[in-house]
Amino acid sequence: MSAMHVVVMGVAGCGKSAVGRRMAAQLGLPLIEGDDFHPPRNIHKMEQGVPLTDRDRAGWLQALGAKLAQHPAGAVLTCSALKRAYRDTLRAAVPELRFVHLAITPAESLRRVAGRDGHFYPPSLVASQFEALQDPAEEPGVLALDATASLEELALKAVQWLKAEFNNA
Ligand SMILES: Nc1ncnc2c1ncn2[C@@H]1O[C@H](COP(=O)(O)OP(=O)(O)OP(=O)(O)O)[C@@H](O)[C@H]1O
Ligand SMILES: O=C(O)[C@H](O)[C@@H](O)[C@H](O)[C@H](O)CO
Repeated sequence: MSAMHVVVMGVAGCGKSAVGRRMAAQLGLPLIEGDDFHPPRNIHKMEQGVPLTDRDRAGWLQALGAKLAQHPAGAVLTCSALKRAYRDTLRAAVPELRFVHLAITPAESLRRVAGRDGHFYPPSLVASQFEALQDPAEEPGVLALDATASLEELALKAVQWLKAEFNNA
């Protein structure tokens, strides 16, 4: 099987972790949880209800690119990757990088984030995620899915698409 690197992206609450976990299991690839690599400063900012800036995210994105490159056989990365420049930073780290965008409305994102217990991310920051989001639809190597489908369906569609993209169907 050829190397398969994929980022599961989107705003807070879109299901990156839940879908990414299923995809990694089905593909037999390691899962890299992007949120685990935010420096403590970034987590503290978000907990305080302050949106991250490009500068806050720059080192984190570099670290995530390096993490992807540490898995030459492939990996699934969960990362918000909200802006084109952020995605390009990740693309520069590994060739043939694909993105699965879990697209969601602000209302549904807010509902999910508000209903999530024990997570550092506050509902007050959801609006800022949509302000930052640059839709990746026109970029190459991107699959957009309606994030309100079932987790099983989302993972299945993403895995089928990736296998076709990498000629492993
Ligand atoms: N397709 C879905 N159908 C129903 N519930 C979902 C779906 N996707 C995610 N959820 C639920 O919504 C909440 C947010 O999901 P999750 O934490 O995976 O999103 P995320 O914010 O993108 O990930 P993370 O913040 O951990 O990077 C969780 O409670 C999850 O179980
Ligand atoms: O770039 C960002 O603003 C962050 O990565 C957020 O998207 C959150 O960490 C995540 O989604 C938590 O739910």
